[in-house]
Amino acid sequence: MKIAMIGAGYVGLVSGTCLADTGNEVTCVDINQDRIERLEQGQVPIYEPGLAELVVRNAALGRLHFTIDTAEAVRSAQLVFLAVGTPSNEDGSADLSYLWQAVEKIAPHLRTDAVVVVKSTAPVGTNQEISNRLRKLTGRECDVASNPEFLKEGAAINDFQYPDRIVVGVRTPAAEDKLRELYAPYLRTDKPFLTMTPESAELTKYVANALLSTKISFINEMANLCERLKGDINDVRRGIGHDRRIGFQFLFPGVGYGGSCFPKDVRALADMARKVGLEPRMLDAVDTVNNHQKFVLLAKLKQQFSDKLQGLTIAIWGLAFKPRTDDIREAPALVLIDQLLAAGCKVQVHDPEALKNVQALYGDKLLYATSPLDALEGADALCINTEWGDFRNPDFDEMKRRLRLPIIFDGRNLYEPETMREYGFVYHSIGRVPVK
Ligand SMILES: NC(=O)c1ccc[n+]([C@@H]2O[C@H](COP(=O)([O-])OP(=O)(O)OC[C@H]3O[C@@H](n4cnc5c(N)ncnc54)[C@H](O)[C@@H]3O)[C@@H](O)[C@H]2O)c1
Ligand SMILES: O=c1ccn([C@@H]2O[C@H](COP(=O)(O)OP(=O)(O)O[C@H]3O[C@H](CO)[C@@H](O)[C@H](O)[C@H]3O)[C@@H](O)[C@H]2O)c(=O)[nH]1
Repeated sequence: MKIAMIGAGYVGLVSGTCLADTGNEVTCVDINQDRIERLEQGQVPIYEPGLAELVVRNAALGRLHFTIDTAEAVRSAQLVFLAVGTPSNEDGSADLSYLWQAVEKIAPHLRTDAVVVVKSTAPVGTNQEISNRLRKLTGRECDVASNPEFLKEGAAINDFQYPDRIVVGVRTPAAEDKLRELYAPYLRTDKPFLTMTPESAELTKYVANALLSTKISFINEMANLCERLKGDINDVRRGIGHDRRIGFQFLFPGVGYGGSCFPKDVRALADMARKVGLEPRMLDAVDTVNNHQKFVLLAKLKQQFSDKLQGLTIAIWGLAFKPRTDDIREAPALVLIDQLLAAGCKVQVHDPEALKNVQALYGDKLLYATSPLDALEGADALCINTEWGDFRNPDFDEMKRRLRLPIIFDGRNLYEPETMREYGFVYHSIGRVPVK
């Protein structure tokens, strides 16, 4: 099938590339000229494992194209995907301005039989509003489907190629048939193709993210409780997870959820609820607990150093909001950095992939270390924010040599407290009794 993918970011580029990989002819469009020029040269502007190889392969086979020219991509497309950003407005509602701009741009070039497919996460009613706008702009009825995307950064290719389910909100059999055909190669292991109204599809995306965020805020609150009551959240997690009604997924405590999805989607769903007169008590609590959790390492640092942080040198491992990505949107590490700088600390950071993005934000305010050990040189403590594989089996003796004080604040529970005791570290983690 001929596909136009509007927006070549984390979702558009991954989706477009994977769809090309199953034999479709895909043109990715972006307003960011630099991004498109780099992609045309085979350079992938984001870090997502496995993506670069797939982009190069499909571009070489002539199935994957990049352009800033919307007309060129849309003119021949049977499916026009919208995968532009839908960030948060100040009040928590979704900012749909990129989506409206994209709709204006595609309208004059749409084939009469094209289906516009909304892949961006967008509030209930967006599909209808796009239909209304396209009717005005084209003077005819346009077929608009909603097809929310559930991929996770860091595992995006695998998630796209092996989805748990495909959700499509459609108004016509034609749209359903086209999407069913498109996704057939990904559903060969009996995973369901679920059709529903666009409104239900729009809601499904938000409800999924809200529930996953709820699990994280819940376990974080329980972890904080474990600390006070001298329990161990890891034992408790195992104790509940074996109950098949509960399970283990998305119940890892930490420094709060970040990224471009959970924080904004919880807030946008709460905004939708308020607009129809419902008080979203649960969603507000999930957001509040998460905002609080982003300060958890700072609170432990303050306690350790009796509130005297000024003049300390603090090392941070892990800046991306999760491992295997360079994405720092709403990353808990940024909250910690801001607080440490405000308190007068010197901050030395390392991340395997996100250093460039952090440097673009903080410039010379931080020291950027290209290896985990270099970040520790002369530091009074180490804070771990992201559970990169690189940090799981470090050389503890060498760490002790590099650190000025052997103190670790582990926001991801990477190490066993007993091991840390043996190495002689002061070790603080999440929801477990500290090693002093
Ligand atoms: N990142 C994820 O893991 C993820 C997963 C599922 C769903 N989503 C949703 O998908 C959407 C996109 O997210 P993302 O993370 O890929 O965003 P992103 O910021 O990485 O990418 C969006 C891209 O769209 C481009 N763009 C904006 N307006 C455009 C226009 N008029 N024409 C062409 N390009 C335009 C931007 O330049 C940018 O490159 C959001 O609604 C998000 O909530 C994201
Ligand atoms: O047990 C857990 C699991 C995750 N997290 C944190 O939660 C955030 C989000 O992680 P993850 O869900 O793995 O990454 P995303 O790429 O944000 O993916 C989420 O958001 C996407 C965008 O909507 C959806 O498509 C995905 O299904 C959904 O998992 C990160 O900060 C993680 O550190 C935890 O703290 N504990």
